[in-house]
Amino acid sequence: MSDIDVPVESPLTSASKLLSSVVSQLSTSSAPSSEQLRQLQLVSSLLSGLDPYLDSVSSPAPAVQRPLLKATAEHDWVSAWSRKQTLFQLSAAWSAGAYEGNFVGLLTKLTRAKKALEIGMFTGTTTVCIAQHLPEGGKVTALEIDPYLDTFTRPLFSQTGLSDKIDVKVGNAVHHLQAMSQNILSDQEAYDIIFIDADKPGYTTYFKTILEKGLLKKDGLLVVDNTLYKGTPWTEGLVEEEMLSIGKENADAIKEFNKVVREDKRVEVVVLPVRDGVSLIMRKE
Ligand SMILES: C[S@@+](CC[C@H](N)C(=O)[O-])C[C@H]1O[C@@H](n2cnc3c(N)ncnc32)[C@H](O)[C@@H]1O
Repeated sequence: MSDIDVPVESPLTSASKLLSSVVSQLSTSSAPSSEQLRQLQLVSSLLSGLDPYLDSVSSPAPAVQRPLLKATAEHDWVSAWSRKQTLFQLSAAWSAGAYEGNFVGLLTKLTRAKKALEIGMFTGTTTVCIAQHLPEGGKVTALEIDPYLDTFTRPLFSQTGLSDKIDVKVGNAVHHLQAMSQNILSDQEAYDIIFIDADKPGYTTYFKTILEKGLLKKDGLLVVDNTLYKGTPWTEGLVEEEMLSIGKENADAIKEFNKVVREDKRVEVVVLPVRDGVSLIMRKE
């Protein structure tokens, strides 16, 4: 909290208060009491129930996203990886899903975006949420390093009737951003909204390239996923917890990214606790 802010009250603060109470009680007793166990169960319910509750009271997956979600969930990613068809060991969990797809779709609509860019497409479940809110003649360019995913999504995009609004560019996003910036000669040609959701160690480079090469319009919106990376930016020791399988390189990259963004005077940023953290960054100048 900064010196001019107000106290926060959220599901996480409720969980935190209960947990502090249990921790202080446990530090003076040899075994958990029924009261301590009850409070621990409440904490567990607060933490594990939030995301399913948000899903249950938010709009369901839009019709255009359903075939992509289904194909993503049903695909045998393990076999594709063992046959060396994919660049990474992909899994359905890499999709941002319905809730976040709707969130990015809504932002596309609210900003009245005509030109959108997604860095890290995976199976296109968010790409279609963006595309469906673009006006006639609007386009979302989706950058994806794995050619397997281009082949995977092509017939699905066609099934949704949104192919004309989607332009997939296969290859390393850094190279594409450099090349695409050559075609942006004025602010008019820049993107209205950009969604970054690719390799975490690349985030700072994507951010700097986007601003330095003028890829985002003035007052344009940059949406960045996973900026609270599993809680690692503010909780030491999570990376060492084997059961959590958290990569140190990703955790360090996100911590550094958040610092870089906060210190950059060209932007305004609000980091939201949406799923694994979503930063909304607006270009001011
Ligand atoms: C978390 S997934 C993206 C999920 C997707 N945006 C969604 O909303 O469902 C990350 C994707 O970034 C891609 N990726 C990783 N490194 C990349 C790079 N250097 N350039 C472009 N894409 C990359 C991966 O292949 C993967 O498909």
